[in-house]
Amino acid sequence: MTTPRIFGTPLSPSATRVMLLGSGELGKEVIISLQRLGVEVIAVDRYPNAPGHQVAHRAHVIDMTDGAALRALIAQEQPDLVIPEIEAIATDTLAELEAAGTITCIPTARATQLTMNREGIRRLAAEELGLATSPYRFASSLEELEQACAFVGFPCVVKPVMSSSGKGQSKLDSAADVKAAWDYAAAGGRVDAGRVIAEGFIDFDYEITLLTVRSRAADGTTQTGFCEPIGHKQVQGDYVESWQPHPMSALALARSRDIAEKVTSNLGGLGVFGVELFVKGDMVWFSEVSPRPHDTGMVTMATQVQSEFELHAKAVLGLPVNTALRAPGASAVIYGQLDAKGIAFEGVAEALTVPDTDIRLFGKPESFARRRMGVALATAGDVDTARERALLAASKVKPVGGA
Ligand SMILES: Nc1ncnc2c1ncn2[C@@H]1O[C@H](COP(=O)(O)OP(=O)(O)OP(=O)(O)O)[C@@H](O)[C@H]1O
Ligand SMILES: NCC(=O)N[C@@H]1O[C@H](COP(=O)([O-])[O-])[C@@H](O)[C@H]1O
Ligand SMILES: [Mg+2]
Repeated sequence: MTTPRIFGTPLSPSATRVMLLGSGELGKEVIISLQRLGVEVIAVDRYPNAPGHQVAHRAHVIDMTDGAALRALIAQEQPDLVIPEIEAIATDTLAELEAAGTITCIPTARATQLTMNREGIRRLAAEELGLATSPYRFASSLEELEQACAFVGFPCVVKPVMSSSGKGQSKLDSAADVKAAWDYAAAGGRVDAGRVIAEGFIDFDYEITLLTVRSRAADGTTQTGFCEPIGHKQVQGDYVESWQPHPMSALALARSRDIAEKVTSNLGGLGVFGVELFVKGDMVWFSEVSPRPHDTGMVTMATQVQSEFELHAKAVLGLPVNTALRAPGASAVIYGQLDAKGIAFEGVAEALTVPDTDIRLFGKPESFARRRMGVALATAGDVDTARERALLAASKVKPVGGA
């Protein structure tokens, strides 16, 4: 991998140019971190005025699943680095461009190919790396799904192979639920691949995201660093609260790090990975991994010396990173709660009267009832107090109709 010349001047021939593919709330923060290092940033998304578009040097709207459109835009902008921020991208095109030496893809084009599709990452983790996962089967028809669910047993979870943030995901208690799960998955995936995974339900004590950073060491080799574990609560497959650090037994933590090391070193490249794990006692199951900052990791904007976004920006540029915790803290999601464009928010001042809190409003141009529009952040001497503060602050922010 080539290291870009950094600390050039943006918008001049010396600039280091980085292209974000996906410019939602996570990309927006990565862009801000890159801007602070004098990087020229090109933000791309599927709709105009995405959060990251609003803070980048240039913004483009394309169908990122269209390989020809992606190829043309990369040829036009000639970025030093391409940073995929969402799953739904023409990753095969990224792989072709990377193989031809045209782009450096973060962390690697293969990592984005494998994680775009649950089948790729699940087969790698369970069948190649031998990691513990839930039992699983894939299905491409209702009949196959009936057989898959019977194999993994009930309760089970059905998800489109291409989806995120819980879209198209359902929990099934019996065979009577299979048809509804198949229909829901077809409607909810980001890309309707006509294929789903059925996973046996893991009755975990808690689940964590282990943010894992691959960065360049002083001697030029790649080193792996870990952030403190992030605990989180999910509703309908989407994160609503996260906190850091989540207490773990020494053995469960060691096993979690071992799994994260195995997965991320196989995927390779530089940058932050969000390794999702289920834990029961000292037993740890691998669930999935984001080859990029993770939504539950937004808590690190309050808790860490360097947020996951800053870590990603620094790591991909080949700079040293610091994964240290600053203070225990929590995050709580602010949903749109209504379907409307150009909404407004009341109660931000009241929210900020809660001690040691902060608010991020992402600036998404259109709200949906269950679209994540912002997040409340809090720190405290302990995680329980931080969770109370973040929830209280989030509850005070009220989306209202726009002007
Ligand atoms: N096999 C399972 N057993 C128990 N719970 C599960 C299982 N699979 C998923 N879940 C629950 O659903 C949540 C979302 O699942 P998953 O991470 O696979 O979906 P996702 O759409 O990729 O979400 P995101 O993109 O936000 O990570 C998990 O964090 C967990 O709480
Ligand atoms: N779990 C993945 C995740 O949180 N991704 C984040 O959500 C955005 C899409 O939001 P939208 O669906 O509201 O446009 C993505 O761009 C990314 O920032
Ligand atoms: Mg997940």
